[in-house]
Amino acid sequence: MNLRKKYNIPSNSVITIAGTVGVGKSTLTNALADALQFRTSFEKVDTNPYLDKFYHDFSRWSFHLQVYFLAERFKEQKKIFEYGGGFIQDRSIYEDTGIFARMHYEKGTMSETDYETYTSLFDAMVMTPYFPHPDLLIYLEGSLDDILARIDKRGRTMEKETPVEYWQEMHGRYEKWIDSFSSCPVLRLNINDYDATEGTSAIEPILEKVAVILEQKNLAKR
Ligand SMILES: Nc1ncnc2c1ncn2[C@@H]1O[C@H](COP(=O)(O)OP(=O)(O)O)[C@@H](O)[C@H]1O
Ligand SMILES: Nc1ncnc2c1ncn2[C@H]1C[C@H](O)[C@@H](COP(=O)(O)O)O1
Repeated sequence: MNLRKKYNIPSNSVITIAGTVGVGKSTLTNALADALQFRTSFEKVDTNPYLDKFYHDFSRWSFHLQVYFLAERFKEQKKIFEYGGGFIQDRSIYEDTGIFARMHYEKGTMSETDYETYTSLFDAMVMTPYFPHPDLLIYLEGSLDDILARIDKRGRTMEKETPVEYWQEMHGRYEKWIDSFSSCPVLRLNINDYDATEGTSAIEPILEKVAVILEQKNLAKR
């Protein structure tokens, strides 16, 4: 059974998955893409030349890393645009600026000049025709303890060695950020309410909710 057709989800939809590090974005990205026969757009972690250095010295590398992520996400965005949609995207570009760059600036690990340079670059890049907003942002939320357990389970040394206070700060910022996010429709999911590792049938309730929101969005366009 083609689940995309069953739930009448348009084949050109772009769904982005947001949430703090380790919450389960990549896992859900794969599960949804499988179920809908969509392409995926992932963050490249293993080949990122700055990430490991960044975790060892935020102040030295935060600007480099943000510019790198911005360039990578822009290339992905362009690819999605050129394919005409039909993508599940692991993490939104909005989190780079709304969570990460801002947090490092406000915590003093990115200078004001670097932050201004980064935000002006970000603003210039998102105001292009390559930058349609996604049709839906799925926001994953869970308790800090559950998320720390997942970071631990995944086992990236650089993340495991990062003080818990960093993840706690990020967790709090995400909660505030999503409450004021308005660039596209949002579906909030609690990670205790589904298990994306349990196969397609386990995520059908998510597809139903996705379908309702996309349908409402399309009706509003008419
Ligand atoms: N539903 C789930 N139940 C248990 N563990 C999960 C679930 N979803 C993801 N995980 C695990 O949590 C860790 C982080 O998940 P991942 O999808 O890589 O998060 P993110 O992409 O948000 O950083 C991984 O070890 C993954 O296997
Ligand atoms: N914009 C970013 N700034 C700093 N760090 C970032 C940014 N985007 C992603 N990251 C880090 C966080 C994680 O260590 C890896 C991958 O993120 P994940 O949430 O596990 O997909 O990159």
